[in-house]
Amino acid sequence: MDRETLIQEAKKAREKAYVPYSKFAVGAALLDDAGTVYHGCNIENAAYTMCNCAERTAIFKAVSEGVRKFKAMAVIADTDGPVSPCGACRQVISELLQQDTEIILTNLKGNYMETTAEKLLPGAFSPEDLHE
Ligand SMILES: O=c1ccn([C@H]2C[C@H](O)[C@@H](CO)O2)c(=O)[nH]1
Ligand SMILES: [Zn+2]
Repeated sequence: MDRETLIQEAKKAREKAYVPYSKFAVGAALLDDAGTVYHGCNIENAAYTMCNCAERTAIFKAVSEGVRKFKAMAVIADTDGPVSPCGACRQVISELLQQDTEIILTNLKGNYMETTAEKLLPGAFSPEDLHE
C-alpha cells in the first residue's frame, strides 16, 4: 500500500472521531506486515483524562487482535503543519511498533513528514529498563 492510500485511510478514520469536548478530530491508519489496515480515531470522555488518542486506538485495536509487526502508520488532523503525536502516544509507539516502522504525519492541507518510532522518542523508557 502506498503512502497516499494510507493517508486516505487515516482521513476516513478521522471521520469517526468522538470529540465533543476538544472538537479536534484525529485519524490514524496502521498498516501491518500482512497488509491489513487498522483504523483509529480519538475518543473523548466527559471525564477528560479518559480521552484516547487516534494513534493509541489504532495500535490497541491491532495488538488486541494479536498483530505485532507493523509497516507504517499515517496520522492526520486539521493542524497548521503535520500533526504531532502526544508524549503518551510516542511512548506506546516506541514499545509496540518497530523502531523503523514508517510514521507519516500529515494534515488536511496535505503537508506531511515521514519519521520513525525511534526518531519520535529518542531515549524512550523501554522494556529493557525493567530488567535488573
Ligand atoms: O496526535 C494527537 C494529538 C491529539 N489527539 C487528541 C487527544 C484529544 O482527544 C484531542 C485534543 O488533544 O486530540 C490525538 O488523538 N492525537
Ligand atoms: Zn496521543
